[in-house]
Formats: sequence, C-alpha cells, structure tokens
Amino acid sequence: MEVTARAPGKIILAGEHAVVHGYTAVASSIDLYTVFSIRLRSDDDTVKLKLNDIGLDFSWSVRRIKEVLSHLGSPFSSTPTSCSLETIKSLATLVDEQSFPETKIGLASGVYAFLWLYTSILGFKPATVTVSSELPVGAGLGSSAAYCVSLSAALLALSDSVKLDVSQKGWSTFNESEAELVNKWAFEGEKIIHGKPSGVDNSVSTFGNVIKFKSGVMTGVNSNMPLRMLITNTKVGRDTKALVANVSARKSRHPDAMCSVLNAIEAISDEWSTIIQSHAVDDLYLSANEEKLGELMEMNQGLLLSIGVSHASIENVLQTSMKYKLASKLTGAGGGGCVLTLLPTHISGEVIDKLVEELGSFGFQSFTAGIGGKGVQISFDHSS
Ligand SMILES: Nc1ncnc2c1ncn2[C@@H]1O[C@H](COP(=O)(O)OP(=O)(O)O)[C@@H](O)[C@H]1O
Ligand SMILES: C[C@@](O)(CCOP(=O)(O)O)CC(=O)O
Ligand SMILES: [Mg+2]
Repeated sequence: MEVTARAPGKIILAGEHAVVHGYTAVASSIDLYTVFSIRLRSDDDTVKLKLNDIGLDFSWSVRRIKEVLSHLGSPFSSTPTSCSLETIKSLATLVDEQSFPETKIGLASGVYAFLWLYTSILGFKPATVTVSSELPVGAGLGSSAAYCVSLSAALLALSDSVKLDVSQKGWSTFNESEAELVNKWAFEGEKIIHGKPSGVDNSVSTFGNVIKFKSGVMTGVNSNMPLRMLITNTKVGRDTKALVANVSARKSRHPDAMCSVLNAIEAISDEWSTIIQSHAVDDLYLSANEEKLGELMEMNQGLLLSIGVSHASIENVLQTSMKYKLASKLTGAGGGGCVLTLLPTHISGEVIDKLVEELGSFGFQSFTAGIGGKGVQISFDHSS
C-alpha cells in the first residue's frame, strides 16, 4: 500500500517576522501543494528518499541509520519531540555519507528534518519515499512547512498513532486531534529547517483557510472578501533561517525601536482580519475595503523594509506595480522570494497581462493561485 499526503503552501497577508516575536500575523493557504508518498518495503532493508524538485536521491540501510542513531536509544516517540543539536550532528553524518553536493548544501536541513520525523514517527522501517512540489522551494510560499506537514501526515498515517480508514478512496482529511498531531510534528521539522519558526506556516498548511496567528495560538478567520493576489517570484534565492536570525539580531540591538515597529505591524494584521471579515454591502463598500487593504500592504512593506528584509528585486516589483496603481508587499521571509500584489475586483485582465509582461522582462515570474483552500489531506493506494 502506498500512502500519499498533500499539504498546501501559504501566503502571509500581514505580519511575517513580527509573528516570530509574538505579534499577530494573518495568513492563508494557497492551492499549490507539496506531495509526499511513502511505500513500506519488505524486499530490502533500505530507506530511499527521492527529492524530485531538487534532483537529489538518497538511500540509507536501516542498519546504518540504527548504528548512527543508536546512542540516542530508539528515537521512536508517540509524542512530538524536538531534535537536539547532538542528534542533528548524527543526522548530518548520515547525509554527509551520501556526498551531498556542495552547491545544494543549503537544502541539507530538509533532509535532516526528513530523517528526524521519519525515525521518530515510524522507527526503523524500510520504505521508498518520494516528494514533489508545485511550490517554489525557498521563495516565501511556505515550501518548508508544506514539506514538513505532508511528510508528518504520511508518516502518521502509517503509524499506530492515528487510526484512519484506509479503505477510503480519493483525498480525505484528518479529524481535529489527528490534524493537531500532524501540526505538532511538522513544527518540530520546521524548527530544524528555520531555527526559530513561529508556527504560522505549519498551522495554515495543516488546517488551511485564512488564519490569524499569535504566540502559538491560531484563530480561524472567516474571510468574506473575494481576495485576489498576483504572486511574483523574483527568483532571488534566500534562506528563511538567516533572515529570521538577522531580524532577531536587529531587535536585540534596538529593542525599543523594533518593539514600536512590531507593534505597528500587529495593528496592520488586526485591521486586515477585521476588513476581510466584514460583509460588503455594495460594490462601493468593497472597493473602499480593497483600497484600505492596499494601503495596509504598503505600510506593512515599509515596516518590513525598516527591519531589513526587503531586497532590490522586491523594490523593483513594488515600483513596477505602483505604475499600475497597484499595492504590493513581500510575503514570507523576504530578502528576495515572492511579492504579493493586490488585484482589486475592478482591475481589467489587460492591465494584469501588461503588468505580468513587464515583471517578466526583469526575469520575474508572476502567477495567481487560489486563496484559502483546504489544509493537509491523505489518500491510500492499494494497487502497489
Ligand atoms: N520539495 C522540497 N524538496 C526538498 N526540500 C524542500 C522542499 N520543500 C522545502 N524544502 C526544504 O525547505 C527549505 C526551504 O525553506 P525556507 O527557507 O523556509 O523557504 P520557504 O519555506 O519559503 O520555501 C529548503 O532549503 C529545503 O530544505
Ligand atoms: C518570516 C516568517 O514569519 C515566515 C517565513 O515564511 P517562509 O519560510 O519564507 O515561507 C517566519 C515564521 O513565521 O516562522
Ligand atoms: Mg519556510
């Protein structure tokens, strides 16, 4: 039997970085998914991992994994546990033995997260594991969270911790407590990749829809607005872990100034959630609200610039969209990656096409995605 789990990426509408320090963010799932498939093996003794998006394959014998992790006792755990620094060193040994290409070394933490979640949830069982994603990796759309959520979901579906009806056909969802467990394990994986994640990305990927998130607590947001965003990938590579660490360092150098900035970002997030929850009585009301959201995005972007996470490529997208009187902000960790441009309901398809073309001339790639769909889902295939 093969188990497949898919988890969505996300956009942060307001509050990235601030949320790491306990201030509110508003985020939404998008209909681009990371998919993990796991088939347990009885024909040999290896764990094979195929990372299709980054073109890397790994194969460890279960015996070798046991040997390297043996000093820890069995890492197997029925409750989500954090990976210690000592264990990360052991996992790095397993990855180094497979001669990880130097040019892709920034991606190694994803493999550590895989090994940690795999051995913790399933123990030492041979399997073939494949991952592929519709999300750009490392571009601010939460690929790391979608990776950890879909992996945790597939592993838990094969474990004794959750009891699912494996005869179900097509995609099915987890119940509330199972989804909580998926989310907690995914957060442990995110910690390995991000260093200090807030938990917003794994929560929105697990539960879907639009959420408000503050100090580890998620609240559902009932959005009543038809939100449309153009997502522009600047294709400038960046690393969430480094950007989050830089913001923390700036906060310790300038605690008072940073506290004011982060409070201002929280006020923007709060206003965002109030506006999208309100019911538009007519078109005039809707376009007034869209204008307000655009202004909030501009303010949020200005504050993100002030904490050091913008980038020339992001500023380029802002200026280009401004020519079309459209408001934009970076989404995710910044430093490159993706930018959101609000597409108000009145805007014509021609204007959007022109903007996309102009952004394309800088080598950027723009697209739209469905906002606010379902969270993690699972399916079982008995044919293999
Ligand atoms: N499909 C994938 N295949 C392999 N690794 C992935 C995949 N998706 C995410 N990752 C891991 O997540 C990291 C990117 O996470 P991050 O820097 O937080 O950016 P983002 O979450 O915005 O895409 C990669 O370096 C890699 O370790
Ligand atoms: C910067 C931050 O707020 C969001 C990071 O998102 P992403 O990994 O860039 O998709 C970090 C976090 O909340 O954990
Ligand atoms: Mg991430």
